[in-house]
Amino acid sequence: MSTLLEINKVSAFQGAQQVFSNLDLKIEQGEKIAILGPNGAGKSTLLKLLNREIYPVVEEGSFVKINGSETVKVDELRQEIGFVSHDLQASYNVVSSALEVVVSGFVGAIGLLYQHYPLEDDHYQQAQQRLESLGLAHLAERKFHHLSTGQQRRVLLARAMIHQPKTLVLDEPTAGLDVSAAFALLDQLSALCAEGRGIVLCTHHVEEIIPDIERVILLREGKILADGPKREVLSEALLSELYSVPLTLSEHSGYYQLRRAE
Ligand SMILES: Nc1ncnc2c1ncn2[C@@H]1O[C@H](COP(=O)(O)OP(=O)(O)OP(=O)(O)O)[C@@H](O)[C@H]1O
Repeated sequence: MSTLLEINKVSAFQGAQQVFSNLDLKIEQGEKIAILGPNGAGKSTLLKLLNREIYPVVEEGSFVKINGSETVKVDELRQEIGFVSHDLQASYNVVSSALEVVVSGFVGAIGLLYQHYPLEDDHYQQAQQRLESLGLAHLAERKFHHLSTGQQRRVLLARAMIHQPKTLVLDEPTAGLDVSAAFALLDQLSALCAEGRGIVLCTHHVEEIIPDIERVILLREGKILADGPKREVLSEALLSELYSVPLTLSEHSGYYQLRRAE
């Protein structure tokens, strides 16, 4: 297995707030990982390091390597990783159709601007196919802005899949979705894992950890509290420590649930 992401001795800030100090993390290609942590733990910041929205502090021996390189080009990054996040969902304007949102994945942009034209005819066909493969063909001409949160999230999944990336990175994929929309999305993620794709799923809900996930990283206050096989890391003791509240953990058919301990 080759290495997808290597973070070495990294310090990183969001505004004036230092989120990471001396952080080390390695993710291999094809791994199926959940990064679990409470609000403010640094999950979104970690994803921003990965998609090059923010850069680490320049220090001796500190680096973020993607596919073994510190200078990966944005085009190559898109081939490797498909991103789905709230920020992306909130960034789309009122005029884009669902199909255009998916097509915009080809140019790695939020929307389609005049400088992106002419697009290849093939791009629209491929985008339509991506929507069809996720059961969303009927939404193609609808304005993205007029879709429900769950429909928007699935259209963004189609956008993330446009380059058939080896890894999908998702930030709280079921946030704001009703129970059936959440299950539908989680089933789709399972299907993508079954195709052999890697997944990095950032969340504060253990319920989002699909059975396909093999490794779990617990993140608290910018530090890794635990990192290892799912069955070892998802323990009541570690999760109670992570969330600073006594918790009871149960598992049913590979899905987990947390409750406050009596
Ligand atoms: N733009 C910003 N300016 C200043 N501080 C920020 C900014 N964005 C995030 N932070 C701070 O950085 C820390 C990590 O935030 P981050 O969003 O990465 O956490 P998170 O684990 O994704 O949280 P959540 O689960 O609530 O989304 C928090 O203390 C947060 O307040």
